[in-house]
Amino acid sequence: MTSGNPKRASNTLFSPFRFEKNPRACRIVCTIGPSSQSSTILEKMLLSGMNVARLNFSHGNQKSHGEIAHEIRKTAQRLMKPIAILQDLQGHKVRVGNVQHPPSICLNEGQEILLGHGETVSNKRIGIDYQDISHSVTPGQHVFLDDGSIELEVLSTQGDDLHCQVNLGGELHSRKGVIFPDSHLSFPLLNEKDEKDAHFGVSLNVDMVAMSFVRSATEIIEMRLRLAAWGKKDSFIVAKIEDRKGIDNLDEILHVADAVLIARGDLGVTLPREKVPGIQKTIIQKANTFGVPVITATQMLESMIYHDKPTRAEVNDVYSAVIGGSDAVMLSGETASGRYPLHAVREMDRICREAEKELRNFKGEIPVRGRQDMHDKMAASAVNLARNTKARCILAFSLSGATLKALSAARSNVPVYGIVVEEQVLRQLLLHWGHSLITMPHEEKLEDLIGPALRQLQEQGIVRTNDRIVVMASEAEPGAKETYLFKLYLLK
Ligand SMILES: Nc1ncnc2c1ncn2[C@@H]1O[C@H](COP(=O)(O)OP(=O)(O)O)[C@@H](O)[C@H]1O
Ligand SMILES: C=C(OP(=O)(O)O)C(=O)O
Repeated sequence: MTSGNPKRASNTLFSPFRFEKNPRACRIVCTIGPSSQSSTILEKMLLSGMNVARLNFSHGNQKSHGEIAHEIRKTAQRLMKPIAILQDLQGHKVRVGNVQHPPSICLNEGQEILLGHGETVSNKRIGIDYQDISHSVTPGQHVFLDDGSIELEVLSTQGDDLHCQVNLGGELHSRKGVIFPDSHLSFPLLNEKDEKDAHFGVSLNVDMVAMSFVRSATEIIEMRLRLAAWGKKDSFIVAKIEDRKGIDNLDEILHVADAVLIARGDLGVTLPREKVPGIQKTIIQKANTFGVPVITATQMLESMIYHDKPTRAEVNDVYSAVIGGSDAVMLSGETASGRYPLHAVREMDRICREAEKELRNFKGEIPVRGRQDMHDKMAASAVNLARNTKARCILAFSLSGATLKALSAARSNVPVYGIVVEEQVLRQLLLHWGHSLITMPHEEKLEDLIGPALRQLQEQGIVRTNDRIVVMASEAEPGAKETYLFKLYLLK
């Protein structure tokens, strides 16, 4: 998306974007796949509230993802709506190959089958993308396929293959995940597929990269270095927390990641399912404390893969995830391969908005959150000032995005309208709770931007005569390392 070199007319704001009149604070991430990759559906999903499009590189190939990314950018540009592209790398996750006769094979309870390195899945042998599996797994151990919906038991090893029996049957589709909960598999720091895909992602100029099964901060640092070497200096890395190692090292991961994703699908297989809600709560609380955006993911509206309405339990799950502190909620199969991708986005949007009403009722003082640095202190003060003066909204200017990130961590319950210069900065804020964002060209003096921004808020009917507005920014002033600025406007 580009601003198309807009002409500057006096008193007008030259931005390719418009503020949202009734912005939703919680972000919606949608996985794009066969059900949603056409420009018609993408357009409707964007208009229905999708903020981030997730391309899962465990499926499809570089060519197909490149085409989808292009279609997303084209659609966003046509609609003048910002959208971020999140590239999800396969990471340290074993996957089955492609089903020989699509769409799936049926595995029946009691059936015996071989499992070993290979690219094809048939009724006799399941190929997986891990070599030497027979050295890591012993008879009696279990194998879970497709987030645990299918369970195998290892009977013996046969050469390099495992001879298994199906304990829990089901339909197995191409590229589904494989978990060996009792075994220690070895993986390099970054695998070859991830490196190739991430390099390709740089050429697509994706906005964010998600790393699967993150175990340590080192992996993230290493990936950031590679991305920088390939030309992506301002990378945004999402750490997917999927197993015990990710949970144990959460603090160090939160120090270096730009966001975390609670991968409940794999968490519920690598650990007992009943522990997932408690783990979700802990990850959200920690991420909120660090001021790092957190995405709650997987099976949120799962039944909508086949139905046009969710179950009451699913509605409750999304609502609770928002109330609990998620910055974003994610749709997976619902939008990638389900029958009702649009219904799912609209449903998600409605539930988030309803939950936010409850959050807006919070009457207490907003505490300083996040890393508690100067930006966080100023953000909490701005929200409290806006609350105490009954301001209609906060208008925040940010070059690097830091002011807006802090306002997001503060969980402002006064609407925040944000102005940044770079579109990339804007798109990378689309996983952060809470703002409606537009870009404006850089001006030497902030004063030159405030007037047009206020006018746009007025023209769009977001603010009216006699409304109070808190303006917030940080700037460099002569003689001061950093100056933080608050202004309270009473509109004429
Ligand atoms: N690019 C794609 N091409 C084909 N199918 C896809 C694609 N992306 C996602 N899907 C389908 O949507 C399902 C749900 O998406 P996701 O949660 O990302 O995958 P998974 O559960 O396999 O990790 C996938 O299992 C797959 O069947
Ligand atoms: C989001 C998840 O990861 P993926 O879709 O890559 O398997 C998950 O396991 O919940």
